[in-house]
Amino acid sequence: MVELLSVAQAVDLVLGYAGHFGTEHVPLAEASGRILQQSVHAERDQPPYDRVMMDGVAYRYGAGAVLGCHGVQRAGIPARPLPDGATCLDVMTGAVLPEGADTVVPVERLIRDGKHVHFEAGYEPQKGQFVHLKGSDCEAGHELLNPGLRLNGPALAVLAGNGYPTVEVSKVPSIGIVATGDELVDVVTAVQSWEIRRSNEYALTGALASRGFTRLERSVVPDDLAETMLALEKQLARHEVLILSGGVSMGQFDHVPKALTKLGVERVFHKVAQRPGKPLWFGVGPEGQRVFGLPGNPVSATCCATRYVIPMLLAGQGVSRPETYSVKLDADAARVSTLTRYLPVRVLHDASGQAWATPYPMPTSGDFSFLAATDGFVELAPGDVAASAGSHAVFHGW
Ligand SMILES: Nc1nc2c(c(=O)[nH]1)N[C@H]1C(S)=C(S)[C@@H](COP(=O)(O)OP(=O)(O)OC[C@H]3O[C@@H](n4cnc5c(N)ncnc54)[C@H](O)[C@@H]3O)O[C@H]1N2
Ligand code: MOO
Repeated sequence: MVELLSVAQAVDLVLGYAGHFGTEHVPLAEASGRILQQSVHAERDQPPYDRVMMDGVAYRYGAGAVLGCHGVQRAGIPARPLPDGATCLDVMTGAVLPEGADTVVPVERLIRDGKHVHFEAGYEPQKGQFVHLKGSDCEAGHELLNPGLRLNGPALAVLAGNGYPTVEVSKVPSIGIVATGDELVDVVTAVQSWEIRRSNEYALTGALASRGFTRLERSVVPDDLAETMLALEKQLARHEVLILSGGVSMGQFDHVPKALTKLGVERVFHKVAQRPGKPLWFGVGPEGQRVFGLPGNPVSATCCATRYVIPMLLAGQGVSRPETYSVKLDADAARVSTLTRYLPVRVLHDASGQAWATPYPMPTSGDFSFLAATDGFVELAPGDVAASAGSHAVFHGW
């Protein structure tokens, strides 16, 4: 018997074909969720000037307990000098610290008497208080963001705050999702007792779109070799990545591997030592298209998308942070002696921050009605001894 490829071997093969989807420049307002592909540097010192942090007065520390106050330093104007004969200026939060001043006293601590102010009884300012010093947040030229980051609100703020109106990000690949199976009907069509509704393409759409892969086209092919070939030829011409579901096991109408091979898609592997998802097929098209033949059973398709398709797409975009993390099992979990097991779990964090995974075993890979109660799966290496409660496992989120 030919030994099956291990999960690690199969993942390595898939990632070896990840390549790079290229980059493009997009306006900042459209960059949310995209993957940064440039270094971002501080345009200037931050803050760019000694900045007043409280509404109040600015004065030179030690100038006395009663201060002459003859003017205002508002935000948005250059630094004013302390006027002759005056020892302080009214200042507003965000203003430049007036020339000659080094300390700010908030308005709540001041008692005003005409053009003079004094501090409330017992108040002792610290020298330099409430002044946000130039360059104390970061220095001009400092690298603030690195390639591979998914742009979130704080990252967009850094880009805006440092004068980047457009940003170089990874291109989003064009992805074709192809369902096969004569028993399948659309979500809007009346369904017969011998038919089932197609759902895998929506499981895939959810997983992809939530990670920013929104250039998706869904299509369907019947269980017929000639029609499968026609449809797949068209899809190969239109997309950089194809994700098929169904038609990859041993049935008489499982035409997908044959059709792909005939179309010049080179098989990289077929079948992996895993449950669910053993019949997984992966190949590379004549133009470098990455083609996944996911097993049709819904839990298999979802697990294989999570373990192979998403990591390949993220690698192809140059994403730097892994999505997986370590959890502790909160119950014993049986292994499969010769296969890696993907066990659906729900993850909760306890008060100490520890992530605990509660197993939700699905009786078969066709049982997906309760999969939405889970957050992802833990991966259990092949073996005969159960993984015990309290032991660590790697978690992959849906
Ligand atoms: N003799 C063997 N039979 C099977 C084997 C095997 O090794 N030897 N492997 C089994 C395993 S494991 C799986 S998983 C399935 C995979 O089969 P296919 O990829 O060929 O998928 P289909 O037969 O087309 O469908 C399987 C199952 O999934 C349902 N399905 C398919 N597409 C969708 C969709 N888009 N949405 C919802 N459900 C879908 C389909 O109706 C079937 O019930 O093969 C085993 N057989
Ligand atoms: O592994 Mo299939 O992928 O279980 O039903």
